[in-house]
Amino acid sequence: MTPKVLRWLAERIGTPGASASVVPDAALEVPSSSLPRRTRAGLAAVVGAEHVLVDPAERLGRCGGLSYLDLLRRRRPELGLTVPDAVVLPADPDQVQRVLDVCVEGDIGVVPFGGGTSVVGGVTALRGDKEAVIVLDLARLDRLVSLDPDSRVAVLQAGVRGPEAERMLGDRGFTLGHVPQSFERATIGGFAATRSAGQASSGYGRFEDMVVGVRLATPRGEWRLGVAPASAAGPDLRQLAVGSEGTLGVLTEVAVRVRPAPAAERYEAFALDGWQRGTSAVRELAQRGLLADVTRLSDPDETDSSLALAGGWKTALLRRYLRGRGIGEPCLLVLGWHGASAREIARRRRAAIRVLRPEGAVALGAAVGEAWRRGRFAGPRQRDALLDLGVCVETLETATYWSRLDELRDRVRAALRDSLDHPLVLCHVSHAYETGASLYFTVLAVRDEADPAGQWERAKRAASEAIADGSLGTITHHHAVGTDHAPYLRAEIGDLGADVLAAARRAVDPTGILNPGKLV
Ligand SMILES: Cc1cc2nc3c(=O)[nH]c(=O)nc-3n(C[C@H](O)[C@H](O)[C@H](O)COP(=O)(O)OP(=O)(O)OC[C@H]3O[C@@H](n4cnc5c(N)ncnc54)[C@H](O)[C@@H]3O)c2cc1C
Repeated sequence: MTPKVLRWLAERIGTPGASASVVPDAALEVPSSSLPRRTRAGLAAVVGAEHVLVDPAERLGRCGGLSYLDLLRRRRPELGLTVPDAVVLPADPDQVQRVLDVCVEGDIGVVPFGGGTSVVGGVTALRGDKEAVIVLDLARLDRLVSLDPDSRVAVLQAGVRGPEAERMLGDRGFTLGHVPQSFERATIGGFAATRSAGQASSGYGRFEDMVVGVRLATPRGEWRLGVAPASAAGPDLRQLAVGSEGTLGVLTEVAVRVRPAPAAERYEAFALDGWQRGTSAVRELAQRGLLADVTRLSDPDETDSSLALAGGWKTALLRRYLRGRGIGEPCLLVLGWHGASAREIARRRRAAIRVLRPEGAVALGAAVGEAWRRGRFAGPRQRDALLDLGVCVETLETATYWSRLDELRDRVRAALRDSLDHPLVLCHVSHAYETGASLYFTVLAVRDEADPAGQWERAKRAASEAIADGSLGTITHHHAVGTDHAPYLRAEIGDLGADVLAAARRAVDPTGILNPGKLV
C-alpha cells in the first residue's frame, strides 16, 4: 500500500487503530488429532501413510477458507480456529471412494476441499456430531481425463485449478472461459460444487451451464450423471449435484462443455452518467443479446474509488474530460469481447456502441479496459494488505430482477452504512442476464479492535436480512451457502425445499458424514 492510498483510505473511513499480521503457525496452539488409530490406519492403507497428514501446519493450512473472518482468525487466533484432525490426499476417484468407505465405517466427518477459496465458511472443518473430521484435499486429482473435440466436451478431475485447466485445454485449442476472481487457486470441483460464476459469464455462462456430467463418490457408492447433452429423463439430477457444496458427495470428475480458444480479445471502458443510466444501458445490452463476454458496471462510489486509487495526472485529466462531456457522476462500464477474429469483435462492439450511445456513454478507450483486465486477480492480495493494516474489508453479493435492482442496492447499502461506523460501500454489477443482474458489494471500515468479529457479523446480518426481507434478492448469486448463508436458505427455497435437500442428503449419506453444518 502506497502512502497515497493510505491517505485516501484514511480520508474515507478514518485511520485504522492497530495493525495485525498473520500469526506464524509455530506460535499457535493446535489441538492434537482426535482421529482414531484404526481409522488412520484404514486411510493410510488406501492413500499411503504419507498422504494422511496430521502435522499441525498441514491441518492449520486447511482449517478454513478466505472470508474476512477466516483471514481475521489467522491474525487474531483467540477468536477460535477450527482445525481438522487430519488432511487426506487421495490420488484418484477410486481412492476418494475408498476414503469415504473408511470414514463411514469410523463415523468420521469429511470436508471436501478444492482450492479452499470459499468465502462463506464452506470448508470450515466443523465436526457436527462426529468424534473427528478430516479434510479431503482433492489436489492430487489434477488430470485432464479426456477431450472429445467433436462434442466439445472435456472431462477434468476435480482438483484441477483454473490456470492448469486453461493450460491443458489451451494446448488442444480449447478454453473453458471460466475466470472468477479466485481463478488462480480455485478448482474444477469447487466451481461445480458452488455454482460459481466467472468474470466472463455473459459470454461463456455460469459454471453450471458448462457442466454436462459429474462423477461423485458418495457414502453409498459411486454416482455418475450425464449421458447426453439434454434429456427429459425426469428432473436434471446433475443440477442437484452442482451446488451441493460437498453435502451430496465428493465430485471426482466433471465433464464440461468447452469452446475453441478465442483468437482475439478486446477490453474497453465507457463512462455513463449515474447508476440509472448505467444499469439501463446494461439491461438494454442484455435484452438485445449484445452483452460483451465480460460486462461489469461500477456504481459512482466504486468508480470514484477506482479513479482516486489510479491517481496521477492522466486520471485528473480524465475527470475533467468527463465533466466537460456532461458526466457528473461517472459509472465505469468495462466490456471485454472474446472472439474468433478481430473482425467478429469489431462487429459486436459496433452493435453494443449503438445501444450505449443513446444512453450518453462516453468511450474511455482500450487502455482503461486493459488496466482492469491486468488487475482483475489482484483483489485477494490487496485484501491481505488491508487486513494487516487494521481494516475490516469484505465483499458480499446478491442478484435480483431488473425491476428491483435499485431497491436492492439501496437497502443493502443502507443496512451496511447503518451497522458500521463510517464505512465505504462500493457496488458493481458483475453478471447480467435478460431478466436481471447480480450486485457485488465491497465494504471497508476501520476495524473495531475490541470486537472485530462481532463488527462484521452484525453488518453481514443486517445486509443479509435486507436481501432476504420480502425475498428482494437471492442470498447468494455465486459465493454459495456454506455456513454463513445457511440461516437464510430456508426463507429462499421454503420449508419444503429445505426438506427436499435434507432428504437427498439422507439418501446418499445416511450417517451424515459429508461436510457437517453446511448448506442445510
Ligand atoms: C478473492 C476471491 C474472489 C472470488 N471470486 C469469485 C468469483 O468471481 N466468482 C465465484 O463464483 N466465486 C468467487 N469466489 C468464491 C470461491 O472462489 C468459489 O466459491 C470457488 O468456486 C470455490 O472453489 P474452490 O476450489 O476454492 O472450493 P473450496 O473453497 O475448496 O470449496 C468450496 C465448497 O465446495 C466444496 N467442494 C470443493 N471441492 C469439492 C469437490 N470436489 N466435491 C464436492 N464438494 C467440493 C467444499 O466442501 C466447499 O463447501 C471468490 C473467492 C475469493 C477468496
